[in-house]
Amino acid sequence: MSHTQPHDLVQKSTETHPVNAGFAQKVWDACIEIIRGKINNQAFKTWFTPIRPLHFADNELTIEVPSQFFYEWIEENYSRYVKDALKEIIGSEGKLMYSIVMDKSQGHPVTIELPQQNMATAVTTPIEEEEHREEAAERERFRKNRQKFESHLNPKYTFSTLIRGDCNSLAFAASKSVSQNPGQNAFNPLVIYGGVGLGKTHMMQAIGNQVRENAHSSYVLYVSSEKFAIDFVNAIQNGNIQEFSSFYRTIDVLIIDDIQFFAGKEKTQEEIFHIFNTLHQSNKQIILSSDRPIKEIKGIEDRLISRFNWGLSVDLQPPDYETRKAIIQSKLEQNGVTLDSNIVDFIATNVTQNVRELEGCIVKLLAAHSLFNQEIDLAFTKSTLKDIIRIQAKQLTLDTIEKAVCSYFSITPNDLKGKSKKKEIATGRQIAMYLSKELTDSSLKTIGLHFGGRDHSTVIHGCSTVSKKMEKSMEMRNTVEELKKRIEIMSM
Ligand SMILES: Nc1ncnc2c1ncn2[C@@H]1O[C@H](COP(=O)(O)OP(=O)(O)OP(=O)(O)O)[C@@H](O)[C@H]1O
Repeated sequence: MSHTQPHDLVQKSTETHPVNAGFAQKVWDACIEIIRGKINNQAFKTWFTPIRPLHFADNELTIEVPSQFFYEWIEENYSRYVKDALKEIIGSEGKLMYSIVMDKSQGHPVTIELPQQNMATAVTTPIEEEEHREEAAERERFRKNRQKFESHLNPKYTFSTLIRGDCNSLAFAASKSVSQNPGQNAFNPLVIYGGVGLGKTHMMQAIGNQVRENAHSSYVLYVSSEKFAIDFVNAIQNGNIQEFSSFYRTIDVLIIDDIQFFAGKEKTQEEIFHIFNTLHQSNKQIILSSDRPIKEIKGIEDRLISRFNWGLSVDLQPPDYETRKAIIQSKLEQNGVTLDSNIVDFIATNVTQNVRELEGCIVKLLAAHSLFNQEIDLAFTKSTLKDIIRIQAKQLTLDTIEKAVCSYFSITPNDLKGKSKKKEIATGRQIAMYLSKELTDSSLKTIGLHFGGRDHSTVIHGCSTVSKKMEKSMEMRNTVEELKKRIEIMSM
C-alpha cells in the first residue's frame, strides 16, 4: 500500500492557504489509508466512512463526526490509530479537533468542537497539595500506559472481559495458571490454537496483562509473527541483528501470535529457535498461538516443532449458544447498553462461528441506533444486520429445511418423517429439527408435528443431541454449516 509521503503534504500546506478544505481532505485521505490497514473492515466502514474532514490550519485537522456517541467511541477505541496516522502524515506537531454534530433538526447542524483527548494541551493548575497528588497519579497512570504500550498489550484484553465457556475452559484455566506463575510451570511454552476470531489474541494478552499487574517490572512483549519476521529482516538489512537478538533475550514473557506465518521462513525460524532456547533455559515464559494444531503446520523445522510441543497445547472451539449469549451480554454491559433478550437470542442464534463477528453485530447495531436515533427492536436489528446475518427467520419454512436435509443426506421426505433408525436418516431428522428451531420461529410442537408427528420432547432431545455433537465433532459442525448455506440460498 502506498501512502502519501508526509513531506509532500507539509510542503503543500505552506504553499497554499492554511485553511483549506481540499487540503484537509488530502490529509484525512492519507490518514484513513493508514488506519484502514490496521483495523477490521467492518469497524472501518462503521466508524470511519461517516467522518468528514472540514479544515486544516496551523497543523490542526478538524473532522466532523455525526454524534457525541461517535466521538466517544472513536476516542475510546481508535484514538491511538488516528494519532499515529496523523503523526505519520503531518509530523509530531499534528493535532486533531473533532466537530461533533449535536443536533441536526435546526436547518443547519449544531456542532461543538473538542480536541482529541490525548493530544490536548496540559492545563496549568495552581500549586496546591491536592493537585500535586493528582498530577503524580496522572504521571503514574501515564507511566503504566506507556509500559503497556511498549508491551503492545491491549489493556482491554483481560481475564475479566473474557467469557469462559465449554469452548475455552481448558485454555482459560491453563492461561490463568501461567499468568500466576510465568516461566515456573509445566506449561512452557503454552500454545493456544483455534479458528479465526475465537479469542486467541485476547487470551494471550490477558496473560500478559495479568503478569504486568502482578509484577510491574516484568517485561512482557506481545508480537505478531509477521512483525517479528519483518523486524528480523530489517535488522539483518540494517546491520542491527546483534541488537535484535539481545533485545529478545531480555524478555520475561514472550507472546507470539499466529506462528503459522513462520512456515517456510527458514532464517526467521532459526532466530526463533535460538531465542526460544535462551528464554526457556532461563525459565522465561513463552506463549504462542496458531490457527491449527502445531503438528499440522507445514514448513516449520522439526526441531522447532518439537520445542513448541514441550509445554501444553490447548484449543479454542466456537462458543456454544449459552456462551455466545454471555459474550453478547458482556459486550453490551461494557458499552453501558441493555437490549431485549429476543434481540440477544437472534444474534446468538445466527452468528455461531466467530466471536469477532458477534462483536461486529453489536458495534453496527449501536452505530446505526446512534445515527438514525431509532429504538433497537427486532425488526431494526434484522434490517441493520442483514449483511452479516443473511438468514431471515420468518422467510424460511420447514419445507425448505426438509428439502435441504433430504437432498444433503440423499433420503426421501418419507424417510425423514418415518420411523427408521438408520444412522443417516436419524441424524438427518435430528439436524432438521435443530435447524428448524434455530432458523425459524416455529414452536417445538409445530416442528415435531412436521417431522413425522413427534412430540416436543423428541424435538428437544434431537436439538440437544446435535448441539452436543457439534461441540465435539468438526464433521458435525461442517455439516450444519453447509446445510445453513444451502438453506440460505434456497430461501433467497
Ligand atoms: N470468550 C470471549 N469472551 C469475550 N470476548 C471474546 C471471547 N472470545 C473472543 N472475544 C473477542 O472477540 C474478538 C476476536 O478475538 P481475538 O482477536 O482474540 O481472536 P483470534 O482468535 O486471535 O482471531 P484471529 O484468528 O483472527 O487472530 C476480540 O475482540 C475478543 O475480545
